[in-house]
Amino acid sequence: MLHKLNARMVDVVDNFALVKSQSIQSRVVVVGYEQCGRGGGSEEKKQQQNATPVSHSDSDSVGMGVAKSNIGDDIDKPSPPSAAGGGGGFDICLPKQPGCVVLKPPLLVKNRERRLSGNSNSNSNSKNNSNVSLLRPGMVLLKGYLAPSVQQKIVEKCRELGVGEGGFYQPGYEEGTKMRLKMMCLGKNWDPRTSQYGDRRPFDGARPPDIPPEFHTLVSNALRDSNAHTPHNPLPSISSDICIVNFYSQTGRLGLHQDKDESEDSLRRGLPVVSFSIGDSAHFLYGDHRDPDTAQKLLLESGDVLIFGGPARNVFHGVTDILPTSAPNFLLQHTNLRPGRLNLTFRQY
Ligand SMILES: O=C(O)CCC(=O)C(=O)O
Ligand SMILES: [Fe+2]
Repeated sequence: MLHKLNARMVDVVDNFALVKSQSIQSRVVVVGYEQCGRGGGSEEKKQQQNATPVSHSDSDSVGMGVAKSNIGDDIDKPSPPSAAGGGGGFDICLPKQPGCVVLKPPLLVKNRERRLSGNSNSNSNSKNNSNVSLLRPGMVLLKGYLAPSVQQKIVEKCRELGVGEGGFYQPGYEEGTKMRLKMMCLGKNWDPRTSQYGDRRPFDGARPPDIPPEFHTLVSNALRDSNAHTPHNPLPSISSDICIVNFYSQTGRLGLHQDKDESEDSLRRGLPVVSFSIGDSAHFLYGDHRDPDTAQKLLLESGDVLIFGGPARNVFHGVTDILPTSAPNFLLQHTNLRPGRLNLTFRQY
């Protein structure tokens, strides 16, 4: 599988200066034929449990358990269940080839990347307000908010955590269907089989890694900048204690669901979910019902931050498809991120 550029060509140059910044929840899903999700104890989950599991294509049908690192381009191949606790995980980046040619991107290319990523030379998370859209009350899109250097650091940190204890694995539901993504929980574990949060993963006993402190800063800055755009209806700030990290291969998806496994208090107060998108772009659906036909569609690109809280906290949402080879070159060059999309959702239990 090839990236837009040869991702193995590493470049040593340059810091793309810049902006930085930074979002979570639970689910239950249906996009088209697929039924699965994150968020349960709910009516939707009950419906889901009663549903006949849908069989996926070979590449999407995966065993529960911890995948091994570097298992190849088809990340959705079955992987054996892991032994309790130790290591395993899944490497979201491809191995760099020793001795490969190091390319310095021409200035024109670098400038184009900067423009496309909405980069500036500021160290603030905030960007100008023209990149902020209120999609509906309580739902805000910060377009191109995460600076390239910040995206790079997030990938590197998720990669490091993802191959260790509590790292990426292929989750599945109680009734046997598998989620079409790799998942890693930070802070608390979300268990797709029970739709509950806990301190350890039931299947291998691993404790989720802590949320890195720099991620907390990104989340608060994103909420601050979002609220600056809607001063009359600010969303409450969160002290996130859960981050669900998803890695979608190019065939990944996530059905329509609500994030509703957080505490009653968190949901009642409309504490926002803050979501970071990195890597390949995705089509994202959102709406008032678990119905893809009436949902609205949004393109989420690398660096975008989506926030939904307050009156939008219970919005149904999901990912229909990943757009192949749409990740920005700078990211591939600097991180060797596999083809696919990384998404982090921050929430407060
Ligand atoms: O990947 C996304 O954009 C959404 C992820 C999501 O909804 C979830 O993790 O609950
Ligand atoms: Fe969600």
